[in-house]
Amino acid sequence: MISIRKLRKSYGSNHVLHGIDMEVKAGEFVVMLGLSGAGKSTLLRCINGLTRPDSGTLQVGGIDLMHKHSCRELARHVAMVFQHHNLVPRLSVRKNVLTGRLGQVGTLASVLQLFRQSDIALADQCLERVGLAHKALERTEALSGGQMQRVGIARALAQRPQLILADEPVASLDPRTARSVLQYLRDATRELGIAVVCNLHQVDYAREFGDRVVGLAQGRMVFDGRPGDLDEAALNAIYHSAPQPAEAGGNQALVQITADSWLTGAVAAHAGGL
Ligand SMILES: Nc1ncnc2c1ncn2[C@@H]1O[C@H](COP(=O)(O)OP(=O)(O)OP(=O)(O)O)[C@@H](O)[C@H]1O
Repeated sequence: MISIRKLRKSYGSNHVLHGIDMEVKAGEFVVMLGLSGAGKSTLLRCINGLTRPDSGTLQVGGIDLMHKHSCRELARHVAMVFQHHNLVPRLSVRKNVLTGRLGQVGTLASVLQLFRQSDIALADQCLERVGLAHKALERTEALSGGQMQRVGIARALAQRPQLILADEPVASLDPRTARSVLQYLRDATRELGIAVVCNLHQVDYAREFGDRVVGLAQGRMVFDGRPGDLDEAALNAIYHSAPQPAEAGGNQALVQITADSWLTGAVAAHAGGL
């Protein structure tokens, strides 16, 4: 589904991604962990075509993102779930879900918001999947934060994507609601074969929901394994790494572990999912 080799991205002199290699298969739930600024969102933005990498190779659903490609074609494969849902509050829940179909209807229909009956049925099915069919006609602004995030997932599902990229989708939710949102995403991998790449700051959710966990530290992949392999050494590598020289090679980053007590506390906090 995703094939990435030696991917690099800088913003001016800020080298953010230093040669990322990553493969994601259909139906896989991949959780991406890393400190703030590690490059997780930048990597997601490269994968959804919003940011152009400087070099390397990047293919999503067979589309080569390093060369000219159609955004509409990419939108058929890739959907996003955002931390703050990006819904239109005054629209009904169903209309928000239908915006997931906009990339797949003609320009005029899209401007006039004319949807086929089949799209409306699909939107309702997607709402059903996240337990919100009964809210279809309500104004979105009347929903709770957790419900809005579920609408965001329904909108992503309405795109009928092969891949969902979720950027901290549960950052502002209580633990119970957060788990239910992650469960809906995991159901999408199990039942629909959709691949999910999900940025999180909670290690316990990564352990609970991920099929696989990748850890980024200062733009390098320092861990790629099963949640069960996420031991103290792995957490140190992800949350505890010292700055690397810009030209150190790809994913073989050497992790320097310091005895700094603040960082030890940070690792403990992450391990506890705080
Ligand atoms: N559009 C941009 N222009 C310039 N610099 C950027 C831009 N986007 C991100 N950066 C820089 O890239 C680095 C990585 O940021 P990124 O948002 O990818 O990190 P992150 O791991 O997702 O962090 P967080 O967990 O806080 O969201 C940071 O130094 C950030 O300032």
